[in-house]
Order: sequence, then structure tokens, then C-alpha cells
Amino acid sequence: MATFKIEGGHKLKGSITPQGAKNEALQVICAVLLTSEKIVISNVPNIIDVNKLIFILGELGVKIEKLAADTYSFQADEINIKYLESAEFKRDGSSLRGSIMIVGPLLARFGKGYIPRPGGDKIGRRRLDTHFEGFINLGAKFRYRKEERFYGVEAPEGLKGTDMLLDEASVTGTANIVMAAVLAKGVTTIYNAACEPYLQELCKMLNSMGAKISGVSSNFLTIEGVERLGGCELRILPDMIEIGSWIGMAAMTKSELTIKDVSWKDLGQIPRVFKKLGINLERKGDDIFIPAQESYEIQNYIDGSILTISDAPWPGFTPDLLSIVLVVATQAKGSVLIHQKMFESRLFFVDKLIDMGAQVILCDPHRATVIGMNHQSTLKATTMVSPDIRAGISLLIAALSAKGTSIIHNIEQIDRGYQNIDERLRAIGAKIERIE
Ligand SMILES: CC(=O)N[C@H]1[C@@H](OP(=O)(O)OP(=O)(O)OC[C@H]2O[C@@H](n3ccc(=O)[nH]c3=O)[C@H](O)[C@@H]2O)O[C@H](CO)[C@@H](O)[C@@H]1O
Ligand SMILES: C=C(OP(=O)(O)O)C(=O)O
Repeated sequence: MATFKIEGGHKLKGSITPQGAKNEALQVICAVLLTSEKIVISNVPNIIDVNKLIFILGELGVKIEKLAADTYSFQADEINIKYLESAEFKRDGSSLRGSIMIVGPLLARFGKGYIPRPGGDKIGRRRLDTHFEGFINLGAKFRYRKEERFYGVEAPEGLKGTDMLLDEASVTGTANIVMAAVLAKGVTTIYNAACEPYLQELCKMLNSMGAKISGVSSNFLTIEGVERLGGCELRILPDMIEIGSWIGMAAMTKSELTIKDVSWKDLGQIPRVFKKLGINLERKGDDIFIPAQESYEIQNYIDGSILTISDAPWPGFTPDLLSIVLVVATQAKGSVLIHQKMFESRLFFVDKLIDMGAQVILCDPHRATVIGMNHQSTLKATTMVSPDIRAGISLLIAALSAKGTSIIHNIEQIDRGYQNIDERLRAIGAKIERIE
């Protein structure tokens, strides 16, 4: 279990370029399984989850070449389907959430797809019904070996397009069903589809490979199945969750920071939500400039009542930034209710913030009220364990702003989604060390 040692209270200064998006990378890397032709992907983040997925594809027989530090070519022309039944796959496939998205492409192209119950954050129940109901609607037979926690879908005769209404706008569920439907016979319509920018990028990628998807960026997709797909080249968008994390770090440490090439048009509600917390964000070309601010004041609603920040499927605010918003609010002027609607175990990390001196009331597993301290009392350094990726980065932000030296254990959870975070933080003035 690796550990960070952080000496808090130092201002940051400079500019930072966000990494490629983890959640887009996981989708588009799975999509390489849909063709025997070469696909080149750049701006691939060097993070644990993405590297694990690339490893799994390699074991499946995909030819992978690293063309540059962030660029890979993939060619799935000799797939070893037997690997899916191996003990190794049952272990490796369960270690991340993103691996679930190999099922749709494998089912579409080879008539079968298996997956052990996937891992990811321990942030509450994470069901897969939307994925498998979608495959069943396309004509696949489903089985679940409960004792092994091993899922399977098979469609030896191929998939058949149909109309479907998803029970929820699941991000990875939509990606999986879209990847299955592009090679199905006939037309598929998907209503209540997730439509966040990373899914839009996946659909654009598939169209550039020869797929016929329309309605991209809406929640109603129409997919005309095609016989085969070809190769393509693409660049992954910057990671909007990482961008939000840098905004949070700048505010909490009263620092001036420029976040480069953020792709503003794909940030949705993110700038607005941080502005509601009173943080000044300026748009400079495609960069975000955050001036050093001694204080930031949470805006109330027009009628004077206390602000609520909650998550919702895109174009709502992403659940992955709520932990960061919560920690930033601890030093704002004013109060806010944080309502994490999607995940039921994601707010328990506030206990650590309370230990550090933050004023937070956990109302129930989904809601926390934060009474900001307006930097009048700094958080106190402490020792903590990172429970999940976003709580981990939030505790790291708290530690950077705190008085004294903090220790964060289990930082693999942070490395899962943040590339070289310690090195990049040191380059802008943070005092952080990785210790074993
Ligand atoms: C690898 C990857 O891409 N992971 C992301 C993906 O996970 P993932 O695709 O697993 O998440 P889903 O979109 O399926 O669902 C997330 C949670 O929200 C609930 N839900 C979802 C949709 C809805 O309309 N109503 C509802 O209540 C689900 O029951 C679940 O508890 O999307 C999540 C939601 O943005 C993000 O937190 C994850 O970072
Ligand atoms: C919940 C997240 O990731 P995953 O779905 O990979 O667990 C996240 O990135 O915040």
C-alpha cells in the first residue's frame, strides 16, 4: 500500500495540462475490439485503470504498439477468445469497472462476451442490469454463474436491431449497448441513452470506422447496423474530472493556476458549479485561469435559500466531482447542501474532514451540509486512508491546504485515475512525497 506525505499550507503557481480522460479512454480502447484493422489513439492517460485494460486486451490477443508516451496503436485481428474462460481473466477482468465494456464489442463481433463482476470504486451498489438487458434486447442469451460472479452473453446467430428504452441512463451501459448494436442486423434505437461528451466521442469514433449512428449528443440514438468496421485515428478529450480537481486545489490553497486546453465546450455545468461556490474562473482561449483568491463566497438561490449541489446524468453535474466540491466548500464563506444522488456510499469520507476541523454534517448517506469556514480556521493535518478515487483526491486537496504534515495511505486509489499526480503537483510548488 503506497502512501503520500504532504506538507500543507504552500501556495501553488503555474500552469497545468490536464491528462486524457480516464472514462473516455476506457470506452474507446474497448472499441478497438470491433475491427480487425488498426486503430491509433493518442492522449491516452498513463493511469492504473487504463493500463490494466490495455493489459487485458493484450492477453486477449490484441496487437498493441506504444508509438509515443501517450499514443498507442491497437489491432484486434487475432483474438484469443479462450482467454475469456481462463482463471487469469477472472482475476484481471474484475479489477476495474471499465473492463465491462469489452462485452458489447466481443458479443457483436464474435457472438460471445464474458466478464467477471467488475471492480472500480467502493462507492455503493453498482448494478449491471442496463448492460445485460440491452444485450438481451438485441437477441443475446444471458447467464450468470453466481458462485463465480461470472457473467456471460452469447448470440451465435448474431444480434438483431430493436427499439429499447434504457431503465437508467447508464454511461458504461450505453457505451456497451452502442458497441454491440453497430454490428447488429437492422436498426436499433436507444432512448434514455447517456450522452456525456465521452460517449459522444465514442459514437464519433465508431462513425469514423464506418458505423451509422445518428442522434449523437442527444438521449435518443439511432443505429443502423453495418457488416464490418474499419480502422481510425482519434485523440482523447481532456479529463473534465481532473480539470475540476485542479480548480478545487487552486481555490483551497488560494493559488493562481492556469489549466491549459480544457475543451471548454465539453465542460457542461462544471465551471458554473465552481462559480456558484464563489471561485473566479476566467476563460482565456481554451484555458481556464484561476486568480489567487483569499476568500470565495457561496451564492444562495435567488430567494435567499441555501444552495444545493447535486449530481444528475449529463447534461447534469457529474457525481465524480461532488466529493471535490464538498472539500472546497469547507473553506468557502457560506453554507451548501451536497446531495450525492447516484452513489450511496461516497460521502463517508467526510469523517476525515471533520477530524481535520471541517464543519460538515452528514445528514444521511446521500447528503452532507457544509458550513464553510472562510479560511478563518485552517484544516489540521492528519493521517488518512483513501477509500475511493474521488474521496482520495479530495483528501489530498484538504491535506495541501492544511496546517502541518498529512499522510494518505492507499494512494493506489488516486493513481487509478490521476497521472503522476505527485510529480505534477511538485512542479507547481506543492510539497508532496511518495513513500512506501
Ligand atoms: C468507467 C466509467 O465510465 N465510470 C463512470 C460511469 O460509471 P457507470 O457507467 O458504472 O455508472 P452508471 O452511469 O451506470 O451509474 C452510476 C450510478 O448512478 C445511478 N444512476 C445512473 C443513471 C441514472 O439515470 N440514474 C441513476 O440513479 C446508477 O444506478 C449507479 O448507481 O458513470 C458514472 C456516472 O456518471 C461515473 O461516476 C463513473 O466514473
Ligand atoms: C467512479 C469512478 O470510476 P469507476 O467507474 O472506474 O469506478 C470515478 O472515476 O470517479
